[in-house]
Amino acid sequence: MTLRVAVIGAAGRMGQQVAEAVERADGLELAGRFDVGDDLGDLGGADVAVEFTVPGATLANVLHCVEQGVHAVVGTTGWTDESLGQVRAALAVHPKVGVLIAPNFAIGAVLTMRFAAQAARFYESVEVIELHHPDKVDAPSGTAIHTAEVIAEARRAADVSPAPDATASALDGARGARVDGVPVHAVRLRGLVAHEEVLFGSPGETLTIRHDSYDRASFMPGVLAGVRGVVDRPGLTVGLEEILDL
Ligand SMILES: NC(=O)C1=CN([C@@H]2O[C@H](COP(=O)(O)OP(=O)(O)OC[C@H]3O[C@@H](n4cnc5c(N)ncnc54)[C@H](O)[C@@H]3O)[C@@H](O)[C@H]2O)C=CC1
Ligand SMILES: O=C(O)C1=N[C@H](C(=O)O)C[C@H](O)C1
Repeated sequence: MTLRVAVIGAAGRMGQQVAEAVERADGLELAGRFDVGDDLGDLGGADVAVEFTVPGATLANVLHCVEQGVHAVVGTTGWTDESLGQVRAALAVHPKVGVLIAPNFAIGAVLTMRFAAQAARFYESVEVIELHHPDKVDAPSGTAIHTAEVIAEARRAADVSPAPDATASALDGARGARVDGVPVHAVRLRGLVAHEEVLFGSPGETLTIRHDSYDRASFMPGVLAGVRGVVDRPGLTVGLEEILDL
């Protein structure tokens, strides 16, 4: 059976590549390209919509998909417990619809988060550095926020003490943002695409886990796996790891 796929945010960096990847993929057909100002309507009769827009628009777009009975695969950042709760409430009214929201569709980024969660309980110190192209509008990245959250969760579960830090005075921002207690630093540099380093330290050793997306092609296998997987997953799924069975 051929799945019809609409792309929302189709004029953007991700949206353009997703539309091309859908056109090339076996068993998928592009149902329509939508961008700012377009009437989403019935999404061109799509079975699944892929959404890569901006944090301020994504919730309304996803709620529209759910109300139309269209499954959604969402990569846009900016999700909160509150906005995820609104999606869950909409899905309760449309129980056959699936929504997958993933902070990162690159397989290596998903593995980085998994490995970081595994390592978290063994080290005194941990910091996250994310590095991106300078056209990115949000900081820190959704991936870095999610990485810090899974690390913090693993450290709490293992009763690890807060990381040592003797800093007594600092310029604003010098120690990064705290996400669930984990320092997160954001770099914006022309030439980069999407990169993340997780640094762990204990007496006498450090562990660095690094992932690099050099091209947005790195996100496409994950997006297509999400499109194929979401139709059999009613309700809300957060994170590609669920689809990959990690
Ligand atoms: N989960 C993942 O693997 C990835 C997530 N992202 C995230 O995806 C989002 C988009 O990233 P890019 O494509 O680089 O941004 P971009 O700025 O190149 O594209 C965003 C597109 O959305 C459109 N747009 C804005 N408001 C809209 C609305 N209300 N309805 C429809 N279209 C609308 C814009 O006109 C633009 O064409 C960001 O939040 C980014 O962080 C980016 C790469 C990978
Ligand atoms: O804006 C980007 O480019 C990316 N955004 C996502 C994020 O904020 O984590 C995923 C990836 O890092 C690329």
